[in-house]
Amino acid sequence: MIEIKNVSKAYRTDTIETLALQKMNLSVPSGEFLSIMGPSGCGKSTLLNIMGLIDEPSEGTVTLAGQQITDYNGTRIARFRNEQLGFIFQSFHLINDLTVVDNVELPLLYRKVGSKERRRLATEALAHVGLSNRSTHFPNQLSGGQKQRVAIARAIVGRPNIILADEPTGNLDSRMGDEIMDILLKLNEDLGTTIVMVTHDERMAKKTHRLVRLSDGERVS
Ligand SMILES: Nc1ncnc2c1ncn2[C@@H]1O[C@H](COP(=O)(O)OP(=O)(O)OP(=O)(O)O)[C@@H](O)[C@H]1O
Repeated sequence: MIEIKNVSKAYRTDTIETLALQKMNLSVPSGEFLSIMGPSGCGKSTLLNIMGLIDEPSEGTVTLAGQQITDYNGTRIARFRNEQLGFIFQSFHLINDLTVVDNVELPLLYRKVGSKERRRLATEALAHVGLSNRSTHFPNQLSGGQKQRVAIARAIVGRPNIILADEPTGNLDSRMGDEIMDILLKLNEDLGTTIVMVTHDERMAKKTHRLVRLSDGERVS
C-alpha cells in the first residue's frame, strides 16, 4: 500500500518558485497496477520520485508498506528503497561498462548478497523477461526493447513489493512497447507486485487497473 497524504512539492531557484504538486492525496492498494497521465510539466515524475523516496515532499506524508517514511534518515531510506522498491525509467539507465547480467545483479550487490546467489537470482530474472541468451552482452549491443527488459530484470531481481515506472514504453515503438507492457502486466498478475506507471500513451494506460490524471500538480480525475 502506498499512501500519499496532502503532499505538496515546491522547487525553488533564485528567481522562481514552482509548485510541482499541490496537496496531493493518493492511495494505491497492494497489488494494484495504476497509471498516471497528464500534460508535460504537471508533476507526474515529481509524484513518482516522491513515492520512490528519490525526492522529499515540501509538505505532507508518504506511507509505504505501513511505514511513514518522512521521518527516516538517509541510510534507512536507502535501505528501504533497495529492499522494497524497483525502478524503471524511460531511458533505461543501464551501466554501459557492465554486462547485462552484471547490471541485473547491481541491486543485490548493494544488499551484500553473495556472488553465487547474485548470479542465480539475476539469471532467473533475465529468464523471466525472456533474455537468457543475452546475459553476457553489453547494453550497447541490445535493441531498445531488450534494454528495457534488462532494466525490468534489474528492477525485479530483489523481489520488490512496488515497481515505479516512469514512461517505460516512451522510447520504444508500439510493438516493443506492447512487449514491455505484457511483461509488466504478467509481473503484476503472477507476483502481485504493485506497479505505478507514468505514461503518455492512453493505450498502455487502458491496460492497467486504474488511471489517475494530473493537471498543474493536482488530481483532476
Ligand atoms: N529540480 C527541479 N527544479 C526546479 N523545478 C523543477 C525541478 N523538477 C521539476 N521541476 C518543475 O516542476 C514541474 C513538474 O515537473 P515534472 O517533471 O514532475 O513534470 P512531468 O509531468 O513529469 O513532465 P513530463 O511529462 O514533461 O516529464 C515542472 O514545471 C518542472 O519545471
